[in-house]
Amino acid sequence: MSLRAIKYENNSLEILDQLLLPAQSKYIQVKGVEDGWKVINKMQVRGAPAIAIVGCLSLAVELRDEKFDSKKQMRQEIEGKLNYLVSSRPTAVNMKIAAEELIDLANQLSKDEAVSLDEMKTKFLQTIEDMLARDIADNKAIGEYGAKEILSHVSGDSLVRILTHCNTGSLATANYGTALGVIRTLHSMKRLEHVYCTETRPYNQGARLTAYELVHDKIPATLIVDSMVAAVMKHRNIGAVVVGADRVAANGDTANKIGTYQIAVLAKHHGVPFYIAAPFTSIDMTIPSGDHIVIEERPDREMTHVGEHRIAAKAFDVTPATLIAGIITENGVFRPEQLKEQFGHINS
Ligand SMILES: CSC[C@@H](O)[C@@H](O)C(=O)COP(=O)(O)O
Repeated sequence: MSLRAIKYENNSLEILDQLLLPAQSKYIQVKGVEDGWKVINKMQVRGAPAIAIVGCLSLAVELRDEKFDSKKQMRQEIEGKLNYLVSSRPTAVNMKIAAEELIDLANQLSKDEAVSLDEMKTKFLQTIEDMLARDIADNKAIGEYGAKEILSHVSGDSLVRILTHCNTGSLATANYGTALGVIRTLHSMKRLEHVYCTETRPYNQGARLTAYELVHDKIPATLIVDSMVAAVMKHRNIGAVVVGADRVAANGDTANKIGTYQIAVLAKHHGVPFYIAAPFTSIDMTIPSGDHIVIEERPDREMTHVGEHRIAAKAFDVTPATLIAGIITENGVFRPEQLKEQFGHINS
């Protein structure tokens, strides 16, 4: 089983279909922006940094073979396609910030008379390709800072227990992870005692992805149902909660997977420090607070089904008349067969 969410080699982009994990490890080819938009929107690739990287790489794949008449035309195409990619999922800000940076770059390159059309394309594609390496380096730095911060509250050489939510690991990023990167660093320092990861309904990113990554990397961990968090905090001496972010507002309000807020409330109640681990590409300084974050609403099928299996009742069903003793109305109580007898003339 592979833990590489994104494969980009020889201008070919493939993503690991995360809806199928952990049962199946299947890569899907992303041939351009249209495919990129779809795999992000369907959550075959997910996690704020991975969304931005796949979105931008899908543009790179499409641009490479495209012919442009002028730098202006290339700039216009880039802008339109990036804005389209931003609309694939609204809450995570990384794709939006990446799009803004790339549109700025395209503007600069198109205005620079010393840069030819071919050079503009090469420089633009190189900037996108650099995102993969930059994300891994950022995650390693987040891991170092996070581990140091958490250990500064731990006495002596004691080990620490961490609780996390959703998936913030290799599968949500170029590799290593943000909150899971902090956990990996603590583990490599031999200061991690145990991880508790929540299942993370509705899509079970904790059960399907985080637990899978932790088992893969032999990090001691227990998967818990979302409703166990309070009990675990009361009885398991959790040292810190570390989660990721889809968007951090200028005042620090943070949007993350549904359920994060209630974990923060429980952490406060139990005196457990609660940390967000996120790269600067998740911080949106243009909005003053979380009230300005658009919260994505997903289809209800994600709650009523696990994979292809329905686990919730259908909204309506039909009770056969043979089971009904009477239909109670404002005009009296009728046995089912009386409806036709007495009201058959209506609408017939
Ligand atoms: C490093 S991933 C950060 C966040 O994107 C992560 O915590 C999260 O909530 C992911 O949600 P998802 O809906 O699976 O994309």
